Amino acid sequence: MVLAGPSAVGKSTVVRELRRRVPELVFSVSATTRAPRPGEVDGVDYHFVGDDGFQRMIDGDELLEWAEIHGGLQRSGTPAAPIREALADGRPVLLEIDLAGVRQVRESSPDARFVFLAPPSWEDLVSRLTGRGTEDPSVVARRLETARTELAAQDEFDHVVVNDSVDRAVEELVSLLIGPG
Ligand SMILES: Nc1ncnc2c1ncn2[C@@H]1O[C@H](COP(=O)(O)OP(=O)(O)OP(=O)(O)O)[C@@H](O)[C@H]1O
Ligand SMILES: Nc1nc2c(ncn2[C@@H]2O[C@H](COP(=O)(O)O)[C@@H](O)[C@H]2O)c(=O)[nH]1
Repeated sequence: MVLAGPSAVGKSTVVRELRRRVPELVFSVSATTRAPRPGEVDGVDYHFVGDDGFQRMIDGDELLEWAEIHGGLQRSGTPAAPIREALADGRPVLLEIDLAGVRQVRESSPDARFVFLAPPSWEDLVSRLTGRGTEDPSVVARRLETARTELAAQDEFDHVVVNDSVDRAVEELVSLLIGPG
């Protein structure tokens, strides 16, 4: 399953809960050029590989997909090998990626299912992003610009899940992943 949605809608929050609820789930750890936020751990939240490391992964054809995020603020991509291994073992796999990545995976993996995590309202999204306090105002503005494009692309997805409450959204995602309990 592929999960996408605008910055600060709560993707990482619901994914953390999903991983707790579905222990067999293989969550793809992306590679990124951006620096870790406080509390983020290398190899857990991301592989923080820097520009050179990321370029080596592209050159080595190691990524299933990758994209320039938020108008080139950073590059992030999905290492292909762990995904292929998990699918070969028949385990459920979750990617959390941006819209450009979604479009690439749709081409390469037509069987994948795509879920858009939506905010209850634009105002909620802005207050989650500013309330998180991890980006300076210019980066907040870039992320909100991307968010408008992403929100306009919801129709491209198989399912839209509104993150009004983490528990309720996770419940819906679990049922999409493994069926109703
Ligand atoms: N249902 C919810 N209700 C209220 N606040 C929420 C909810 N879900 C997440 N949040 C809060 O919103 C903020 C953004 O969440 P999170 O970092 O998980 O978003 P994200 O989609 O992963 O963002 P990004 O794409 O920028 O990494 C956090 O402060 C989180 O605690
Ligand atoms: N195409 C990809 N997009 C990715 C990947 N990993 C994360 N992302 C997306 O980046 C933005 C910003 O994330 P942040 O952690 O800097 O806030 C968000 O939309 C993610 O979904 C990836 O491997 N490929």
